[in-house]
Amino acid sequence: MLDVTDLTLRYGQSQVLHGVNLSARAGEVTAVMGMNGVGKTSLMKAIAGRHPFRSGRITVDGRDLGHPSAVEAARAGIAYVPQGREVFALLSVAENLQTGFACLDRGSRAVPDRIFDLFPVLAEMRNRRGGDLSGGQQQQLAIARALVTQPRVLLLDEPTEGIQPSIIKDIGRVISTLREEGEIAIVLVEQYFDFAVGLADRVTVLTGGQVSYTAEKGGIEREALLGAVSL
Ligand SMILES: Nc1ncnc2c1ncn2[C@@H]1O[C@H](COP(=O)(O)OP(=O)(O)OP(=O)(O)O)[C@@H](O)[C@H]1O
Repeated sequence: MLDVTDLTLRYGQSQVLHGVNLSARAGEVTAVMGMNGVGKTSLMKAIAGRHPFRSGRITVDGRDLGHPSAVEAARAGIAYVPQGREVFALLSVAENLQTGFACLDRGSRAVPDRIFDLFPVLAEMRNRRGGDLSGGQQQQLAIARALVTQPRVLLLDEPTEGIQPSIIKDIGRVISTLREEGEIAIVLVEQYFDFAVGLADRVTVLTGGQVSYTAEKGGIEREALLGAVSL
């Protein structure tokens, strides 16, 4: 599904990613872990067309995306739920969801009922302004908005950050449901260790902008992973 090969990225003279490889498969959760500032968000932004990368390759189902813009990445099936959520505070919940239509053909512009099955709270709050929602509700809205784009690949950047435990559980259930449905490849950037390990089928750890550890389900050793994530 998603394959990132030898990706490098710079901010001016400062190189932040040094030849990063990452693979994500449909029906699996790929966790990307590592300390603050190791380049996790930069990697997500590069994949989502939010920041240009210097060299490397991004493919979805074998198709090379080149250096995609955000719209091109979205049309290729990549949805990005950014750290901090970026919900439109003055738009209603329904309108926030409709912003996901931008990358869809006119005929497919609808919010599927399934979105409200996954996030019942959004049905109740459909007419409320995004800015009136709690942080956890905004996080659910941001994930729902990403799903409206009918993605093949869902990039979640620290979805538990600053969220209360009951909503973290809800978000975990939604990720599990999406995984079981088997259609979407989920990339989960996460510093909440137990949450990430509980969901992950594969783990990639970044240290200083390089992949320092990878493992797949069955081979994910908690102690080794804890050690890798702490570097
Ligand atoms: N727009 C930018 N301009 C310059 N440097 C940046 C920019 N964005 C991030 N950086 C730097 O790039 C490095 C990687 O940042 P990035 O946000 O990708 O890391 P991260 O692993 O996601 O960290 P965190 O967990 O804190 O979000 C950091 O040193 C950061 O200060």
